[in-house]
Amino acid sequence: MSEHLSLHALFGGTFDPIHFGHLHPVAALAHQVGLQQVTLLPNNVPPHRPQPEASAAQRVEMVKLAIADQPLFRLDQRELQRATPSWTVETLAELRQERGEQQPLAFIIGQDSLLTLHKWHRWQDLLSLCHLLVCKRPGYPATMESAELQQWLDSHLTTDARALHQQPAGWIFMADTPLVSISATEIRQRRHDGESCDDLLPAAVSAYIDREGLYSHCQGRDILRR
Ligand SMILES: Nc1ncnc2c1ncn2[C@@H]1O[C@H](COP(=O)(O)OP(=O)(O)OP(=O)(O)O)[C@@H](O)[C@H]1O
Ligand SMILES: O=C(O)c1ccc[n+]([C@@H]2O[C@H](COP(=O)([O-])O)[C@@H](O)[C@H]2O)c1
Repeated sequence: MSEHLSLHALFGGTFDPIHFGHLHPVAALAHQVGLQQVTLLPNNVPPHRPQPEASAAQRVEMVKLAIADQPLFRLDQRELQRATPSWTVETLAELRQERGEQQPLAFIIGQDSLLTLHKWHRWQDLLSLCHLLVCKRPGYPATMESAELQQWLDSHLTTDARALHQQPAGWIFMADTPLVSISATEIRQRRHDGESCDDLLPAAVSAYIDREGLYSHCQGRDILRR
């Protein structure tokens, strides 16, 4: 297969902040699937959730610090250049346009995102644009919430990683990734409670959070009062 057609995988997130629950499972997935590179795609206006506490610039800075010494990862800031909600389907359509019909594209999500995928904007178009690579996440059911959604999932599953490289889109691959029990919510909460979370994210990100006074004790009290 020619170089420009190697599988291009994107990992979208709010990254408020980025943590080991993002980095470790995705690194394991990359090894399993044979990805040379994973593109991190921070969103600007995240759909379907409260808005982030850190600014977009701060979230990007944290991603940059987290991946500075990790050649597997690169950063794509395209969603930050749009003021509108960061609909994944639109980002993927743009990438498909740029890269052509034959380029294998994949979007990486955690198990929790898979369970709510049917609430995403034009979710049924996603598989015509990309494959979905799913990382395990502790605390979330392994099955979809309805028989209809489970049938949809089953009909797109593959256990053959080669299919992801050979076809441009259309498969769902459930990766055998380590269970990492970390969430950004827990990190923000711990910081608001004045607790350390140094074991949950890269040291450079931790130091940045301290320097910027992000998710601080006082800020937490202000948020609770709102
Ligand atoms: N611990 C984890 N294990 C596997 N996947 C994860 C984990 N944490 C996040 N993800 C996945 O990473 C993507 C981006 O997640 P996000 O930036 O919202 O992090 P989060 O920890 O879920 O944040 P929050 O707690 O603020 O909702 C999502 O697809 C999510 O499923
Ligand atoms: O397009 C959508 O409707 C949509 C709905 C929810 C989440 N997403 C994307 O999925 C990725 C993970 O989302 P989140 O909220 O878990 O950080 C991130 O890239 C979001 O922009 C996309």
